[in-house]
Amino acid sequence: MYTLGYLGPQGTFSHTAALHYAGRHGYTPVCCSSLDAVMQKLASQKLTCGIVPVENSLGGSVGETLDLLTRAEGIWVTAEFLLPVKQHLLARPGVVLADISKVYSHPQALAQCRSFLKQQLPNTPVVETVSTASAALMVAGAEAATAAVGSQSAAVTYGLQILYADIQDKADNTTRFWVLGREKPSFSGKAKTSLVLALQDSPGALCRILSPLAQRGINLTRIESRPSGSKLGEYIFFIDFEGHSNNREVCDAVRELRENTFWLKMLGCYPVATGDGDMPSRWEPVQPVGLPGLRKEIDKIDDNILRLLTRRQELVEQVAAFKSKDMVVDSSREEEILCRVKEMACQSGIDPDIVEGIYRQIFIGAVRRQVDLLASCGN
Ligand SMILES: O=C(O)C(=O)C[C@]1(C(=O)O)C=C[C@@H](O)C=C1
Repeated sequence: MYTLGYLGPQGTFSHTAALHYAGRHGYTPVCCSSLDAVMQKLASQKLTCGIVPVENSLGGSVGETLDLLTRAEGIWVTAEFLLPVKQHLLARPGVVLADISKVYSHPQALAQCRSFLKQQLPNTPVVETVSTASAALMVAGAEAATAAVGSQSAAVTYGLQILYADIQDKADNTTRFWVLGREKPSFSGKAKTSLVLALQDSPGALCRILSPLAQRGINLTRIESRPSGSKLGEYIFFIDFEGHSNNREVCDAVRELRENTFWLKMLGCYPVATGDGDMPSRWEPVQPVGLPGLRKEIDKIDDNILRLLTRRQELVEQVAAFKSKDMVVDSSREEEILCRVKEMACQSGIDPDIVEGIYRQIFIGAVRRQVDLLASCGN
């Protein structure tokens, strides 16, 4: 079994990223208690690979991931993965904004929602937690009226309601993940190389990092400094640039960087993410061998279909909150969906009537689920 470790518990954005990545590549996601545990299990061969958050477009770098990778031995970045992130304010059913005495969440999620928290909950204490999901878990079990900042799947997992949706400061909030493995990947196509280095403290030192890349026309996509941890004022730099580490120009640039720096560690060379992390719309090409190989690939696709159906059901459950018992069926919405998917089916060479049949069954299931949910809430 090929396994992919992620920072749990269920309902974290790392969990969402792991589900998407695992689905595409045929891995089984494995929940780990910390980022350190992901790396330790990977190093000791208890996992095939791991997926860890590196940076967010609003909150910046995930320092813990960078620090752990700086120290890790025999672990490489093998891929990057972009996940669009939507944050919501979650609370137990019945709780209103005015009741909330504390807000829990991971520091990154809190950073992503700074404007909302400042405007809507200016005097409410904020408590940092190890993950967005553990914040949701705490809120679900708390006596007092509290709230968590987290994902829709955390709301569903822990029985919370979404008080405010999409509270992140920017709509196009995205988290970049690194997939880690014990072996360097071999691939063709657009590549990115990542490394970390320490500078000798001397005039023009930073310039000596940038010029070997600039002189060769290599595009620097990220440069980030972190305290070295040994002395105040000493920093290490994380650098990402375009190009494959076995490309001549890149090799020469890295050699020159090594000469100009005190210490340099390659983190990995991996394919550039295409930015379609939200949905597995582009399936990996497969070269199955014989009947067993073909059936294995079909099994993988069935896993993906079920994951997507689960996700769809979670959303349908959320929709129930906006409905009363007598308005569960929305025929015009069903027709709109059918029209779109049948059109897509035609374009893909699939019989649209078969797709319609599948969707009609999905709607029956969705309506049944909403009716049950509304009955259990007494609506
Ligand atoms: O969009 C809604 O109102 C839903 O409840 C979701 C959904 C669906 O499964 O897509 C389910 C039942 C409705 O008849 C229409 C659509």
